[in-house]
Amino acid sequence: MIKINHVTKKFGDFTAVNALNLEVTTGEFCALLGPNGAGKTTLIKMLIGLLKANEGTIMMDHMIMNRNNSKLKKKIGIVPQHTNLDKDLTVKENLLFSAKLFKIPKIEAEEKADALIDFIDLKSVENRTTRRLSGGMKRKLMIAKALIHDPDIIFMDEPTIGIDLNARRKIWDVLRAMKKEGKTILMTTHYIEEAEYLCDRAALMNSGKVIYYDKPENLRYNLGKYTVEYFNEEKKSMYRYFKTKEEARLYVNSLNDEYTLRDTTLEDVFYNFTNRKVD
Ligand SMILES: Nc1ncnc2c1ncn2[C@@H]1O[C@H](COP(=O)(O)OP(=O)(O)OP(=O)(O)O)[C@@H](O)[C@H]1O
Repeated sequence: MIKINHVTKKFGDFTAVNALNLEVTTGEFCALLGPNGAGKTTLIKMLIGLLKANEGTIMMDHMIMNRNNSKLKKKIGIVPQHTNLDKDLTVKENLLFSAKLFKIPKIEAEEKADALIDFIDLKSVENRTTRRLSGGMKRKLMIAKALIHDPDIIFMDEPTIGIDLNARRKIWDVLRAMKKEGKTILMTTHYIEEAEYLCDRAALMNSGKVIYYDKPENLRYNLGKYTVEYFNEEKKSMYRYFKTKEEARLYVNSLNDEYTLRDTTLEDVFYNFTNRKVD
């Protein structure tokens, strides 16, 4: 269980995270969605004990997270936004090196590294140096690295950023398998479809606050299951949301211009509440 209570982080006069509350229950997969600068990375940095909050508390498994709580830090795994791999080490050596940092005995470390290499499907390149891996393979290895000490809670900051859709889908398989194993996961992402596909709940974040937190389907249904997209007289895109297709059809019959009638997406929800796109 992760319990974030009234957490604020200021950089000088600027408030990056503003009295934020959020709870992630044990075994839940939560996505943190928001545009650039919303405060997602700052929040993650506080959650992993890298930054100190100005106000509020962060609890995990009934312990308070702070920079010195090494017991709690052993229970969490971290996939940072930027690569944390040693380019000159092979896939397996990277994992063994991480195991050493967690003081995992040699034989156990070998077994864990082998099991994780199978899990992320990198057996064929286990002896390849990391600099020669594709972007998707590197991301998978970063996930495996976060799992080496078998943490209960995983924080991931944009784990699929900058890789193609095919590679991203392979990572989704790994993330779903992690969820099946009962891990509690909090992930930031810009990719709405990723949140829809993977997570139990999505927290929509804007200007340092969580503005909505619910199951993706509830977020969509509360706004209206169907969206009519059309242009107004100034040729500006307009959106109307409807609970039923019948209501939406009635509405489009009254329009003179071109329109699209489609299912509402999480992107619509986000845009509706913030007037901003996630990207
Ligand atoms: N060390 C810092 N000093 C000053 N301002 C900072 C610092 N770190 C972050 N900020 C500011 O805090 C705000 C939130 O940044 P943060 O990186 O948390 O956003 P984000 O939601 O993760 O954005 P992105 O999606 O671009 O990664 C931004 O306006 C950023 O410029």
